[in-house]
Amino acid sequence: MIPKSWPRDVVYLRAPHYSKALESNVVKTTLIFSKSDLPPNEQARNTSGPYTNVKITPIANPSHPANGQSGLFASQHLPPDSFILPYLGYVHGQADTDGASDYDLSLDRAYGIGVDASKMGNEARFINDYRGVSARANAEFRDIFVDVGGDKVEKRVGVFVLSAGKSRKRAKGIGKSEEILVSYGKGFWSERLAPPQ
Ligand SMILES: C[S@@+](CC[C@H](N)C(=O)[O-])C[C@H]1O[C@@H](n2cnc3c(N)ncnc32)[C@H](O)[C@@H]1O
Repeated sequence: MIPKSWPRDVVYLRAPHYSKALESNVVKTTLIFSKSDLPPNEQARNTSGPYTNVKITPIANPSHPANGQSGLFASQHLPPDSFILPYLGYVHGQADTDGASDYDLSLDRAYGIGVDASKMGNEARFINDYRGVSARANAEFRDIFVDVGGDKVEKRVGVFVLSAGKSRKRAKGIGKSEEILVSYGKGFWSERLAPPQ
């Protein structure tokens, strides 16, 4: 099964695809390790796509800054702090970073490892930045550790609904049919010619 509206020229992934240029000892120690080495308060998760809690939706709204592209929308209510889906793609080191990619996310800063969903990925590649769309983001990236069997976990980037907040301003979470929006960070836009306001 492949999600509805999935582009033909992008490979749909159910697990990360590792670059051959990544040193296997780095992968084996930093990204894939024993459950007993999980950071405190972290759990081993089970997750696999396609994800029915989200919907890839072509944007046909002239006031949306990504008009003509697509976005990722909630197909059900998503409560604060809940896990939505992992961000999958081509996992690579600095040596094979595509500087022109608009889909590259950091996975491990210390080792300069990124996950690029420009040519392969899952529904998460369609998540837009909140700037020009909404007053604020409603989701964020957090590390997750996925149970890959044999007592091992794999570090990935997960997308989560923002927490309710101290004043419980965001207690509602993300409503059904609402667009899932993160902050790409100012750096993303400062490297591009026409940053949205
Ligand atoms: C990771 S992709 C997001 C999915 C993209 N809209 C698509 O249909 O493939 C990042 C690209 O989406 C567009 N984008 C995302 N958020 C945007 C925003 N707030 N304003 C303008 N363009 C945005 C930009 O072209 C950006 O380079």
